[in-house]
Amino acid sequence: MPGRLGGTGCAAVLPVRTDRLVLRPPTPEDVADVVALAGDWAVARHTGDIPHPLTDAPIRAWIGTTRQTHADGTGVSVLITEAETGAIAGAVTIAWHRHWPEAELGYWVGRPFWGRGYATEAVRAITDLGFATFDLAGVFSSTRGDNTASQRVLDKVGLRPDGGVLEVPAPARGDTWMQARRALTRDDWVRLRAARARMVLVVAAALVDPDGRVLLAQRPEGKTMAGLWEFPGGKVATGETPEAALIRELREELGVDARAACLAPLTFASHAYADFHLLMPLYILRNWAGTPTAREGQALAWVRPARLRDYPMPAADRPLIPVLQDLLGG
Ligand SMILES: Nc1nc2c([nH]c(=O)n2[C@H]2C[C@H](O)[C@@H](COP(=O)(O)OP(=O)(O)OP(=O)(O)O)O2)c(=O)[nH]1
Repeated sequence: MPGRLGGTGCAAVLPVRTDRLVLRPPTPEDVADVVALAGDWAVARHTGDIPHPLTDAPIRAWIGTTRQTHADGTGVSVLITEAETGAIAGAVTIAWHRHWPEAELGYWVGRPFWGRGYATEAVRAITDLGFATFDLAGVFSSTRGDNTASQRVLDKVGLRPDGGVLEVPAPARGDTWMQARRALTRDDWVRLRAARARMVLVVAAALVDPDGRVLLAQRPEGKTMAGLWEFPGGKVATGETPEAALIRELREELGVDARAACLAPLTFASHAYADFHLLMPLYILRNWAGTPTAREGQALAWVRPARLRDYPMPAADRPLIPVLQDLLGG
């Protein structure tokens, strides 16, 4: 019988915290915010159970059901909120039946929060919770054929079409939808989790100019994390020391020559990405030969420490910012 945490139900595991999100149970105070987001037809049209137009009553009812589900230990149904602002961005649900070995996932994200990867972050966390904490044999979900953004979320979390077709009741539309089923088995989840634990060693430098500004480089199109601003550097090759790798990368990427003696270790990033664990020492470099020039199509920016947060960075880099600000001041 999946889903039982002793006699405590599911409330004991909440809230769930991720890099950028807090997944927490909804409360009656959330009704207006949820109605504003889920009442948007662009959101509701992809779901079979959000009525449109949306009023407070169904959301109040959902909050009540959620309490019961958590008390029964038959699922987790939570709001996706931003850790930094507390703003509600959407909702994610994982539900199982006492006698089913698999659980069903559902989620929506409000329009102002699209394009930030919140759905993937939330669905992955809830999937991990399902497998790690509850005795699930698998999770499954389905999305409408025209909802490609949602299909990408399931792809990233590892749910693949398994040939099944689900007859999905859509009570709010007075209809039933036939949708392709995507699923992830426990064995595949264990394999994915192992891949995520693979350690990748990357080395990077904060080049600091005489004005105390830091050089950031924008990852070009075609690379992973394209568009995000990072510290110049790259992967350490087999047999290379971090310092040799950094000197090589700075020459290749920026055309500057640095000496190992000028590389001062500052701090490091240790971050769990979806498919690897990044370990990245960060060095400070104040002296080099040559003028940094974009050699690989990347944009470059000299940024005052106080403005570093204005530049969207890979998740791993965010904890590095206060360390640089402490060292360099505003
Ligand atoms: N250089 C650098 N890489 C970073 C930073 N933060 C961060 O998460 N990374 C990640 C992005 C990449 O996954 C990896 C660096 O890989 P890379 O730059 O040598 O090689 P790449 O773009 O070809 O890597 P990839 O797209 O194939 O993953 O480390 C950072 O501040 N600087």
